[in-house]
Amino acid sequence: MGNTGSNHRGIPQGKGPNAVGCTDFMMDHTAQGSFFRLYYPCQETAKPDRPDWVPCVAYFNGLADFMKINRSLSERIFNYLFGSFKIPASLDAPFKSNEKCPVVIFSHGLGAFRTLYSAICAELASQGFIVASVEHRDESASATYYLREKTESEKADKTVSITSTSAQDTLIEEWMYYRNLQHGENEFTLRNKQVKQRADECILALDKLMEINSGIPVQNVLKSKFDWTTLENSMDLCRIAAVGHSFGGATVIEALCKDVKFKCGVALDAWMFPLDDEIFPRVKQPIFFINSEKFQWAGNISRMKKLDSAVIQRKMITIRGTVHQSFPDFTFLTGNWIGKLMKLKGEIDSQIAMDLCNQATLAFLQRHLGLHKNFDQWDALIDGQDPNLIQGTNVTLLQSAI
Ligand SMILES: CCN(CC)CCN(C[C@]12C[C@](c3ccc(C(F)(F)F)cc3)(C1)C2)C(=O)Cn1c(SCc2ccc(F)cc2)nc(=O)c2c1C=CC2
Repeated sequence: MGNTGSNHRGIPQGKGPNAVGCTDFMMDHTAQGSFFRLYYPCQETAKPDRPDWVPCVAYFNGLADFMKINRSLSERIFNYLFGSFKIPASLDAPFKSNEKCPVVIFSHGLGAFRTLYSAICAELASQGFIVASVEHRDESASATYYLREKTESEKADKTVSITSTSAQDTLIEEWMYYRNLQHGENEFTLRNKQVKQRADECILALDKLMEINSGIPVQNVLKSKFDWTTLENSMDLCRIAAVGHSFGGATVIEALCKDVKFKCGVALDAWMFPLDDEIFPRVKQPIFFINSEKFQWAGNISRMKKLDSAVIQRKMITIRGTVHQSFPDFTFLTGNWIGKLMKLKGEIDSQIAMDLCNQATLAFLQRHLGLHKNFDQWDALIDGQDPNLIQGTNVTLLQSAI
């Protein structure tokens, strides 16, 4: 039965053996600092405190700008449609794992932000991964913010809207919204600059996790009850992967090229446009392309094929009946007919598509991170061996594009 009602049951729980916790981390008071949502295996809690899926209304405003629809109208629609959804994770729950956890850095798509892929991130955490879902400050997110210290004049001026909690009354939320292409601006120049910044932000998030893992005391300017010292020695730093959707898929490839600490990458419906051709021969790690049936086109697929290699494992599958939005959480949050109308759902059941995506991803990560779990039970999916999968692509490649 599709999720017709607006209920917290919308986004599916992880299917793995671990309960899932989540907490937010913001490194400092600048737009250059790392900002991510962490999903991790946690202690079972009787009454989990589920955080809101969209943390505050400013994100809905950003989404409206991104989709070029009126803010006040959309604020009511989004709040009505999505306002009550909860994330399938327990906010700030105590970390618990009886073995070192492999690490995934997740990169969101154009116009998205860090909370919108919780079905994927919570599944990975339930299977024993520590996942940092980065919020990019390259102006590709619908909205993001950083907390900056008030200037002397702002301190003096009592009327400036201060953040709610008194503890932060010297701080101001500085919001950054999606940057539209300016008239006459070259799109490749913008997107190539952004994908490089996005890769650096993934690498910075990984560096912060490594500091936290080593026990170095790390500042989190977001006050929460989560005790970051419990993550000391929790991570298996030989087992690190990058995963991303669309623009985030291009970010995965750029990050693998820049930092060999990423042992492999999974690109979900990657948008290859922002990438320089010259980086393709420089990427040495295995890459798994998991594509939707409707989003891809010959030019985009032919750029993925430039990464084909006889010596490095590069795999591609396509999930039948899926659309671009089959990967973010929206695919679970409306009834069938609204979902199909808004292209948030494809023909295939959203849960079946998400299970195939997650299982294929887990099998690929086990193979290339050398995990000792049972994810190899899904190895056949990596080669598209399933009625709902196509090996490679459904897109017919133009002779010239091959
Ligand atoms: C407006 C015209 N134009 C903007 C440049 C295209 C807008 N667009 C199609 C959209 C996103 C859409 C969307 C969202 C959310 C609802 C909602 F109603 F559910 F909220 C509905 C409808 C509107 C489907 C895309 O950009 C597709 N896309 C995406 S969508 C990532 C995303 C964004 C917001 C989310 F909430 C969830 C996921 N990530 C990429 O990296 C790339 C592309 C294209 C190339 C690279």
